[in-house]
Amino acid sequence: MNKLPFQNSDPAHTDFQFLEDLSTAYWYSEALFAAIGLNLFDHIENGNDRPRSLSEAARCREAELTRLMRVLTRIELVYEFEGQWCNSQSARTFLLSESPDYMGDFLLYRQYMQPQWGALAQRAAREDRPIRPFLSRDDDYEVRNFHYVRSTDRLIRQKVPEILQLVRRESWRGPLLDIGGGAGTLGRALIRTRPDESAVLFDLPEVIRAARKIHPAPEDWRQLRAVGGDFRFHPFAGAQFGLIVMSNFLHAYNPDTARELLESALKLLRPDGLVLIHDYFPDRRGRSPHKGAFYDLNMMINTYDGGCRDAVEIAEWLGQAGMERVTVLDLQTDTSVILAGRRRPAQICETEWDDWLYTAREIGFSDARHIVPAQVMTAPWVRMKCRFGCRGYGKGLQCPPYSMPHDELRPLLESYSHALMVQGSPPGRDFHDKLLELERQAFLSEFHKALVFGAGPCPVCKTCAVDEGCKNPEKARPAMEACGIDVYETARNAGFQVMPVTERHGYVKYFGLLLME
Ligand SMILES: C[S@@+](CC[C@H](N)C(=O)[O-])C[C@H]1O[C@@H](n2cnc3c(N)ncnc32)[C@H](O)[C@@H]1O
Repeated sequence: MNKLPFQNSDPAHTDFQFLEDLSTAYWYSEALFAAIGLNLFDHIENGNDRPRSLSEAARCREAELTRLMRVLTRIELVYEFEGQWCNSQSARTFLLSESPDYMGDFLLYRQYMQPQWGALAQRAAREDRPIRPFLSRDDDYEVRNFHYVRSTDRLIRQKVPEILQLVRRESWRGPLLDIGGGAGTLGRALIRTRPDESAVLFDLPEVIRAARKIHPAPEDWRQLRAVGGDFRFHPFAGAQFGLIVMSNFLHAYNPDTARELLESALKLLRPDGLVLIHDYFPDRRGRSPHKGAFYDLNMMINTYDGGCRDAVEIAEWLGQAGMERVTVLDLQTDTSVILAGRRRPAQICETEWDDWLYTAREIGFSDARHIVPAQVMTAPWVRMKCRFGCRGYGKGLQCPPYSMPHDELRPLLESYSHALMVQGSPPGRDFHDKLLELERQAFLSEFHKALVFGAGPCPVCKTCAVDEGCKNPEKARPAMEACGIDVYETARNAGFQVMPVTERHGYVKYFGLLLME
């Protein structure tokens, strides 16, 4: 089983992400409780499986509900297929009120106990040690603001080394503008890599006051000038910057305002300048693949109308504003960085393989992994399972005995240096078409040797013209197993979870392989 992020404890942990994941573990419970409380699984099962009908049936606000549904999709309690949601196997078994194994009321009982958990510290403390909440709504705004700025600073400090690593490859010059820079830690770290350049830390006046308290040393402000104001209205009087940073800034706003703010920032960028956006993006699947969607809910709950945008959406805005080069990079923690400039890079970036994982997802595969052909396991017994056990044996030119045996496949595999293994689900023809699309995109991206292997008998023709020869060679592709690939072992090598399907309506996973060079 895949572990939830907060279960990844390891005594050798040296980064903070495990603790951050632990601290937000309650987000998971709350999303589950909300979904059960709103009877979403029942409504979906009853055919209210699109945003409009589900929100009507559950008497919810459509936009907000859709954001909750995105979280439920990410944690795989529901699936989305062509704009419709459907319940996962576990939701169907345990969360439908008519199911004999229904556990929703038990789970809501857990929710009922939750306030007592909130008082855990009081329970453990002696009476002479009253527990004051970390912050209370009665605290003065200045005090709350200080805590807010300090806490955002604690987090970004941990991320700065990795962000610096990513930006190291870029050739940028100052001056730098850190919009909504908080205590200035990211902007400060970046400008220190350019000792002769200067930076502006721009944030609300009260945040700048807090920043000065957090960083009282004059040395911390040597290259950094703090300017207090509201970015929506501040006149920058013709100033131009070589690097503009927006870290955890755009998510405080609704999409229209976020786009306007981004466009205003781009007007301050020199023609050769670079933009760095660091944020939680729901469509990214880095180390914490659920976090972007959850963080978006966090913004929905805790701000007026803020929300996290997908990285592809922001990349599109950047593209439309004339930024020709947009790169998205996932950090080792739960956020990602978008780097954008007006000029295309001279060479393909190192993250090319990551980009292919996202391309595979855009095509519609549920998951994808980059592997090397040595991880593809072949064995003579595989085709024997086709010979003894498959009704399709001998009925298709892409299947045994016509397909290539494993000892012919091996040298073919070795003539490639990379492969992408993709996971999808039935219907088989659909899966096959997606594989062909993946192969086509790889070919058009100058991987001229791109070749895919599918899952199960070739589905292109209803009946294969075994005696006459293939009628659709441009579309026909063999299955991995038909050529002697041990799909279970290879998928496990790639990091997928694979188990035999034991129930008639069990969730079926298909795997495909794209060889690339
Ligand atoms: C979540 S904090 C991020 C701080 C820092 N950039 C980081 O990544 O840790 C967002 C910051 O944006 C600032 N901010 C939001 N809207 C702003 C605006 N219109 N003008 C100036 N600052 C703004 C907030 O005051 C806050 O300090």
